[in-house]
Amino acid sequence: MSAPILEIRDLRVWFGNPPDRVDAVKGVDLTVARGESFGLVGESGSGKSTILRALAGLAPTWSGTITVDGESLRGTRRSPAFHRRVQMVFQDPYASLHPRHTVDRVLSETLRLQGMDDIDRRIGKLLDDVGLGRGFRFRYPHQLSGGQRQRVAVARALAGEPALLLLDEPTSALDVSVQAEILNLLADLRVERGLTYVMVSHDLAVIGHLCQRLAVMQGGLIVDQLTADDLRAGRADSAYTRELIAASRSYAGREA
Ligand SMILES: Nc1ncnc2c1ncn2[C@@H]1O[C@H](COP(=O)(O)OP(=O)(O)OP(=O)(O)O)[C@@H](O)[C@H]1O
Repeated sequence: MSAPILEIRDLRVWFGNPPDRVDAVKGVDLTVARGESFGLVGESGSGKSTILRALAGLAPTWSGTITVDGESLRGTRRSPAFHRRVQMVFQDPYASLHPRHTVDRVLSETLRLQGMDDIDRRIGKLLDDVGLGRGFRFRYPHQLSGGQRQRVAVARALAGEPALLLLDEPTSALDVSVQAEILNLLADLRVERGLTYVMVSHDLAVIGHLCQRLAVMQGGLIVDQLTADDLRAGRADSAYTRELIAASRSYAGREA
């Protein structure tokens, strides 16, 4: 494995105070190599999105260490450099774009915030890179399809030239055919831009499509780590992972 870009040690995330405290992540260790695409799967409520939010500096209370590119995240404060290096793409492109902001405004404001110059040229390039083209530049979100909105959300995440993209169920709000388009776009962008991904999905097929390695979560803990080859072959240490794989295959069988 090449040098790690992300190292997580004994991450614990909780919400609220006793007696109502919820321990969402209960001691997670994870290492992701530069350029790798890493997936987090597991049952609903197992802590997947909470890990992503902690990595993005959005978890209110946590302990342990999170290091990206050698820089340690402290509390919920992110340095401007950390902010540029780590960007997030959310599940729902309908909710994550302001209804009264054009694509141009979304991208130009983000580029300025990230301290970029040459805004015009960069907007055109970002729109080309995400397969939208420049004709979409002055459209509002309601003038875009779900897949096109998610492409804008990806362009916004790429604006500051991050090293690490956090993808929280980036295709689950989309039709199946559009899901595949966005997954292929993400796969191409990773190679072209040398990006690293950490992606959360409840769908093993989606993870298998995009990720080289994955961790399986249950009850706030990682219970298994495997490669995409292991996943395809159905090789897993934990019985829970084998159950997930079997369930995903029987579902795929019903879909076919
Ligand atoms: N803001 C919050 N306040 C209190 N509890 C929360 C909060 N956010 C998440 N939780 C709890 O933390 C646990 C983990 O939630 P999380 O969203 O990380 O799960 P998940 O694995 O991503 O689930 P899903 O696949 O359903 O999105 C759950 O029990 C959830 O109810």
